[in-house]
Amino acid sequence: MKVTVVGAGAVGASCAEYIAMKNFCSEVVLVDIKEGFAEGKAMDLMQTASLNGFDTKITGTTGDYSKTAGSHVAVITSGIPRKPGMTREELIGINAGIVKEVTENLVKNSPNVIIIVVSNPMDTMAYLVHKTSGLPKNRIIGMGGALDSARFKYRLAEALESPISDVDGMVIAAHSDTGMLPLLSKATRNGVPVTEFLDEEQQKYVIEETKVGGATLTKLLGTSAWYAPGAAVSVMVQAIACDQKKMIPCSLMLEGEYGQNDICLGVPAIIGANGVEKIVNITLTAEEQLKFAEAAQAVRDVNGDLKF
Ligand SMILES: NC(=O)c1ccc[n+]([C@@H]2O[C@H](COP(=O)([O-])OP(=O)(O)OC[C@H]3O[C@@H](n4cnc5c(N)ncnc54)[C@H](O)[C@@H]3O)[C@@H](O)[C@H]2O)c1
Ligand SMILES: O=C(O)C[C@H](O)C(=O)O
Repeated sequence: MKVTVVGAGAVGASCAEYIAMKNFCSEVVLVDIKEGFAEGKAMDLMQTASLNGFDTKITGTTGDYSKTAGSHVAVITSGIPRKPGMTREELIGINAGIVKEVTENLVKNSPNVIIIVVSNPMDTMAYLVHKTSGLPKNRIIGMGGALDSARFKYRLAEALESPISDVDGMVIAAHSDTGMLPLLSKATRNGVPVTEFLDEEQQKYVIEETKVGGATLTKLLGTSAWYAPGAAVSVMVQAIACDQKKMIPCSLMLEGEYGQNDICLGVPAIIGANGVEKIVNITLTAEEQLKFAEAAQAVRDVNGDLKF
């Protein structure tokens, strides 16, 4: 299994590191436009191989896409991250051009690739990849829900004063500060609904802190997060590489599912060797349905700023 990661910055390098450390891929190719940067990150990571016990070969290239030929999976992390006080949506002006160009180069060299889109605003960038790549829809997957769900579980465990392994939960809809939909109604501690343990104030705290999870970290770090994003991508790549058929919330092109059309939005899906094996339809409460529709409208408005 050959995986390309475009963008060797904070998130790209973290993706490569987690993928390599889990030891399920033969090769990871890092690509960046900054001269020597991807090569340097690849060399540094390879020098952890004997220490961390992995055999994955990591190489780097400054924009030579011939080195990415025959990739099974490609992860797009190239583009600028937000600074404190910014929204993800403000990145569209710079990142749309980068994502479009990178997609063209990837598909030219790996026509059967499965693309995982990370660059922000992610739901709109995933939509852009659908509109410009010519790839079938099962081979374009936006990463947001896997990360947001991990942050949801972190906040649930904090409020429950429980180990994280006790809790389960999922976040769907948009990967944005206002459009995220943490499904509190379905979250559990060892199979028991968390609503049995948390009062209304605690429930509100968990939901609000989950939604602004990325903004909170951006304020603390001065740039956006990378460890959990890299780990979330590695879980998705492993689900594809090992045909795990895991249910992961991902930003996918909807054609009628959840009452939406011609939009990429976070929904639960089975992820396996073919990329998206199936979108899973779950029952939402009336309030959740309304919030999902509102998130869709906001993403649709941002998509309207794209020029193909
Ligand atoms: N979807 C998510 O959950 C999620 C999570 C974290 C970050 N992000 C997004 O991921 C992106 C990257 O974040 P980061 O912290 O790694 O930023 P970063 O600045 O550390 O790295 C980005 C890298 O992209 C490279 N790059 C720019 N244009 C390129 C091109 N045309 N070809 C190849 N490489 C190019 C840059 O040289 C840089 O090294 C941002 O848009 C950020 O908002 C998304
Ligand atoms: O918050 C950001 O801008 C980066 C990313 O989308 C995240 O959620 O960490």
